[in-house]
Amino acid sequence: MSEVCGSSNRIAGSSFSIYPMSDRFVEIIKSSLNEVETSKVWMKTDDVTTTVRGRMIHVFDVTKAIFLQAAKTGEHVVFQATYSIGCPGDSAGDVYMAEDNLAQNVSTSGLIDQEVAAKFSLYPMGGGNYMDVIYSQIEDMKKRGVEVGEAHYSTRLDGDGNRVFNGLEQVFQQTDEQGSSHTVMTVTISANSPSKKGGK
Ligand SMILES: Cc1ncc(C[n+]2csc(CCO)c2C)c(N)n1
Repeated sequence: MSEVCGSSNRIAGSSFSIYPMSDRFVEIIKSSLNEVETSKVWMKTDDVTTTVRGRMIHVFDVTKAIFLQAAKTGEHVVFQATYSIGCPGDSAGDVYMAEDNLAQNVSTSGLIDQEVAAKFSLYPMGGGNYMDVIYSQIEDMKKRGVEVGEAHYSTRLDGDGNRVFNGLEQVFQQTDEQGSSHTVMTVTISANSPSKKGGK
């Protein structure tokens, strides 16, 4: 068991949903899922969520690209995701671990200039000093060009959508590399909200 969990061949995954606050929600969800290059991840969409599984780099590349495509419509869109890495893998997903390290949607996503407001919670499991891991990741996030704010049960992030996603990917990757045997991270991101920042 620990051989599989501790190997460098660790499959990552995300279960995520996008919620466009628009009469056009079906079209926005379907077209953002279709417009993104997803051949390097295992992917399944149902009536509640979409699940992607594969190498961490591609899981973040694909989820970032789908959210930014939906946000690009200008509609108020919310993205909710649970990211996980650790046991167990499965043969259908493990096939995708042979993919290379070239993210397929970076250039398209990089062109999308989108301000976002977000919150995330990190759950490093099985690694020992979990509060130290969380606090050090929050400190590192402050160096990544994103505004970081305190909140109960989560940490608030404000800034450019690409920077927020890239920062979250680094949080997740570093937590994994620092020895957490199973890590979960929940993320909520909002774009184009008519509400004022912080609810004022
Ligand atoms: C990323 C993502 N995947 C699936 C759903 C669930 N969903 C709700 S409405 C709709 C379109 C009509 O079938 C779908 C697929 C979601 N919201 N976001």
